[in-house]
Amino acid sequence: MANILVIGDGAIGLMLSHFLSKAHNVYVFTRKTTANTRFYCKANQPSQKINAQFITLKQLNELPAFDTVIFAVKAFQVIDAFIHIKPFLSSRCNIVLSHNGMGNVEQLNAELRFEQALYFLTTSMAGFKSNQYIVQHTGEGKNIFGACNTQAHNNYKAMLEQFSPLPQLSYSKNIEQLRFEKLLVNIAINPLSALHNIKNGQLRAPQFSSTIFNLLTEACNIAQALKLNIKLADALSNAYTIMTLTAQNYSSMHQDVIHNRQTEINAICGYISEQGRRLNINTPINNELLAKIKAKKSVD
Ligand SMILES: NC(=O)C1=CN([C@@H]2O[C@H](COP(=O)(O)OP(=O)(O)OC[C@H]3O[C@@H](n4cnc5c(N)ncnc54)[C@H](OP(=O)(O)O)[C@@H]3O)[C@@H](O)[C@H]2O)C=CC1
Ligand SMILES: CC(C)(CO)C(=O)C(=O)O
Repeated sequence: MANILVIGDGAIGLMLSHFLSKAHNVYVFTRKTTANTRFYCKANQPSQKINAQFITLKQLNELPAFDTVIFAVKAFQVIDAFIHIKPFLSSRCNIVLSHNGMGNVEQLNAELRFEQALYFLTTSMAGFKSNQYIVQHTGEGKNIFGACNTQAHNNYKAMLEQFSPLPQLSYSKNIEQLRFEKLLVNIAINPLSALHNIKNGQLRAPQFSSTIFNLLTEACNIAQALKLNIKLADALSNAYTIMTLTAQNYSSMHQDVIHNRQTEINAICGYISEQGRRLNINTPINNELLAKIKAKKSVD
């Protein structure tokens, strides 16, 4: 039984806590003033109390050393959250990131001690919080994790065992490739659904096809320069499949824009723009959507 700390009591943090607490001691770090019990709800089944302890900064010092710390926050929240938690990490602690978009891995690796393993967990489980205390698990999905440093490569079997309560769990030897494939889906769906105020399925209309084609062509040019094995035809087919599977959903960026929250655009189209500048590859359509989404909210 491991001691696991989950940072963030959002939809993903609560779903991961629900499953992991079936086999481990799970603590969930919240920055809210109350640390009340939270609940997990799926379809028409009765809601279940999440068997984890909800803690605030004051309590971090009083707890036993954590074997694993999972950052279940948005891409732009990772570094700030890590800075707060770093003093409480033991020298052999496993660090796990789980978010949409790219970035953070290099920056975090530079901050870690030699024996601290860094992993990335991509999840296609879907959920949302119907209020501050309840997560609704709305979509089944895979949980795939991979190693982001040598220490993690060496210890992944132990992590596979530790994460075994997660649904549809597997380990990938090439997590960067998987992250990029997920990035391509988010590039095709998130900004356009937010700008046009539409559900994911409506993006299949012919009026969006040339923009989606151009967005993914630019992103695939970057993938090729990064020596990833990604084909444009696969990227397009995958994006349209996800649009169909999630046809009735509003993307996370749509919801962020509607609620006037900071979006993850910097980690999505922003990542392509940044790599384009660095690699001298033109990315005009990603640049344009980056600017348009940023213009929706000045603090991004
Ligand atoms: N929801 C989904 O279905 C899916 C989400 N994802 C991705 O997973 C990531 C997390 O998503 P989701 O759970 O929906 O996001 P949420 O915004 O619901 O959750 C993030 C949580 O992290 C908390 N948080 C942020 N910074 C800190 C900090 N420094 N210390 C403590 N808590 C902190 C926030 O707290 P506060 O409320 O106080 O701001 C919030 O509760 C995103 O990158 C998302 O794109 C991926 C697949 C599916
Ligand atoms: C897969 C997709 C597009 C589902 O809405 C998503 O990851 C998101 O909304 O961020």
